[in-house]
Amino acid sequence: MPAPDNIYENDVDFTTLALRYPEFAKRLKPNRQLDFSDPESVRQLTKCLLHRDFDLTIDLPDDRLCPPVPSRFNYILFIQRLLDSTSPDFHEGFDPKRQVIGLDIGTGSSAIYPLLATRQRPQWRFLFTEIDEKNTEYAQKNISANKLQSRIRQLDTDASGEKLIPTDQLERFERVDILLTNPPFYSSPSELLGSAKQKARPPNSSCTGAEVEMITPGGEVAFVSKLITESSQAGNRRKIQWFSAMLGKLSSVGSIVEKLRKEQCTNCAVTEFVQGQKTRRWCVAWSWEALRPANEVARGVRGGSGVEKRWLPPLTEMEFEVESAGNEAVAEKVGQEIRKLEGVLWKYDEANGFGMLMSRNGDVWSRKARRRAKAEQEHPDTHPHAPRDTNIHASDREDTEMKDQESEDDDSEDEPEPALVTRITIRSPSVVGSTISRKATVYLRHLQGHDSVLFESFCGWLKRKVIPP
Ligand SMILES: C[S@@+](CC[C@H](N)C(=O)[O-])C[C@H]1O[C@@H](n2cnc3c(N)ncnc32)[C@H](O)[C@@H]1O
Repeated sequence: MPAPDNIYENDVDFTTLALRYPEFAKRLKPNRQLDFSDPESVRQLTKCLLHRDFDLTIDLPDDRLCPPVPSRFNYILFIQRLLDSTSPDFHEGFDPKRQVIGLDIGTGSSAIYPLLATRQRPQWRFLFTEIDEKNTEYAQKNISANKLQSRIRQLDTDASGEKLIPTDQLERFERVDILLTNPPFYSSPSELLGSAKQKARPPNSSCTGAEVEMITPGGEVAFVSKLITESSQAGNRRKIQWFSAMLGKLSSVGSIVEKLRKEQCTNCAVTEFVQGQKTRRWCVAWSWEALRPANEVARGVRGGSGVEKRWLPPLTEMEFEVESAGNEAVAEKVGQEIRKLEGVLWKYDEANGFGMLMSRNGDVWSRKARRRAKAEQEHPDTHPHAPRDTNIHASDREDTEMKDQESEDDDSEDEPEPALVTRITIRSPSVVGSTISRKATVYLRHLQGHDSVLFESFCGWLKRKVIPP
């Protein structure tokens, strides 16, 4: 049974945990609190939570990092939501049949990410790398102890740590859905010591960490920047749908998003993990592909998180209200306007109250685009780059085209991606108190497309058409 999402919303109740685990009870202070400066107490907490909440049994060495379970679980929940909202078949939400392969760079002695992820989702499998021998040995033992060897496998990696993604090793896998990593934070031993003095370090994570786990030249920003560069290389960008990295410092978020923008990455997600009063972590995910996550995933930060708005990716959901004479009437009006567009495919699913729109060539709705299309039709010789599909009328071809697109995507590398795929849902008027609003909501979800301005422009166009001035 997967653990519920909000399992660690409140602080862990040590008394309840102690009642079930005598070895943990022994570590509690008379005031029923835990001494986080004592490494064995922290290890017991991690082991007991993994056992109670995930049915996982692990062993941890004395001289390596001990992962705090709530923060690691937050990362797993984030990648679940990310993949659930960017499925190639546009299925939104958990699809129990979807097979996923994850790759954890630097799994640590616990192998906590592969263990949690595969425990939560029976169809998921994981690969991992690790350059520290002791961590590798423990990770293997922990995977076997939980009988997950058939679903979690180690990949050889560059022992010097120079190259992070084992591209050659991935050749035998058709596809990897998500890469994750919790990189070493610090750039030097003196930075590590300085952060301990300022108590910037979480109490239960660094006390037993070995140098290879805590320190990397240039710190986490250099590690993740290297990962971004490697991710952009042809073999990796086509193989791996999402790349992601957890960050320990707020200041790193801006540096990483800036690096992604410099590399012209158009699809990313920024989120924060909040645990209790003291601990905050951040995570940035990016994709070179065009399937876009839902708003709450792409922009998973709350007010006061410290992440500046300018680092957040563009909105992937928009909505507007319209005077309603019933959902069917609104859907009819939306469909009518869209069907006037040349080269746009539109399919409305009446039973579920939503439609799918696909524009292969991008903007065909603005005045400028219509003028251009007209000129191309009138003078085809002077417009050699006329879009291939401008003579397709959506209403004539809608059903077959949508299906063709899905099946061709699987086996044809040359098929150009549509510039925009949007789901449009008509939502019923809402009841506020004792009054029923007379307005329906037209909700648009940007599902696919590198260009967020195109999505915005389409939303604006549709709103103007559906609500005439
Ligand atoms: C901060 S620890 C995270 C461990 C574990 N994933 C967790 O979250 O608790 C970083 C891990 O990455 C490993 N590591 C460091 N550089 C690496 C590299 N270039 N390739 C693979 N693993 C690396 C370290 O040995 C360490 O286990």
